[in-house]
Amino acid sequence: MSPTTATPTTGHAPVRDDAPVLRLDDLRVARADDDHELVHGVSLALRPGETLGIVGESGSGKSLTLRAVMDILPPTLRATGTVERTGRAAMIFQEPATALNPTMRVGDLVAGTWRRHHPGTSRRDARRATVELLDSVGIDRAAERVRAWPHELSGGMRQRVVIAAALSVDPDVLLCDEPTTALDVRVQAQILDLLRALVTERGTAMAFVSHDLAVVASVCERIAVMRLGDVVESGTTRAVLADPQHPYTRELLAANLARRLATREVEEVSR
Ligand SMILES: Nc1ncnc2c1ncn2[C@@H]1O[C@H](COP(=O)(O)OP(=O)(O)OP(=O)(O)O)[C@@H](O)[C@H]1O
Repeated sequence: MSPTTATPTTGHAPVRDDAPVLRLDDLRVARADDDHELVHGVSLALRPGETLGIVGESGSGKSLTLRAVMDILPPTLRATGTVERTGRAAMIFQEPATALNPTMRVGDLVAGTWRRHHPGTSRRDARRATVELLDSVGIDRAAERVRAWPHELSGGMRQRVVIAAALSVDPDVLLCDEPTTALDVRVQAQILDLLRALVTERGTAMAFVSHDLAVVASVCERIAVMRLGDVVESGTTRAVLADPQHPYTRELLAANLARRLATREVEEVSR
């Protein structure tokens, strides 16, 4: 796309049941100063309730793609192409410790987000909604925990709070950027279970970014493989895993298998 193309058109198309809640058409991200392109024309569509995993090694352009969708690219970068969203989007980042304001009690944080998206409601309504949201993401004793500070919670609990804050906007599409990478394997599995349950129960669409093919495959029905700013392969998770077409996808699969085998060996040795 030529550098003169306008900024992405973020439109609100009429909502149809099967219409995509998110559609990217030839999305490109480039450095503003020298037009060096980092994402080279991503096109994809996400319908209500669909889950799409975007997988690729570090630097392949996954985060920039999600940031362009949310319109939160750094000012030194600019996006061109089409980003069309028909509903609300919320994003969950990798590191729950930095996503939460350390000077705010977790309940105030979730309540603040909820009230911004439910204007004209009372503090009492916000408090009630906050307890329900914290409860729905598996935080027990939610009515007490609203008064906790982020540092008083474990990494997994903090990520649950971040997810509750994201859900407070009642999103049609949830954008997850390596949401479990900072967590240990056991907690990672719990958060993946939670995300799976939430998208199933709420019918929320989800784009889930990870460098880990196995993680993406465990939550998403479709996969797009990114490499050096390009989507090199996409399809149903089953098809991509069973019959990868691109050499890079095969490399990712092999690396994943090797890592899993190595981990199992380590686990077996330590038993
Ligand atoms: N603010 C920026 N200015 C210039 N280049 C950037 C900027 N942010 C990211 N990049 C570059 O853009 C490319 C894609 O980055 P991106 O963060 O999207 O990768 P990623 O696939 O999400 O990997 P990671 O998981 O490591 O973030 C990388 O080469 C990165 O160095």
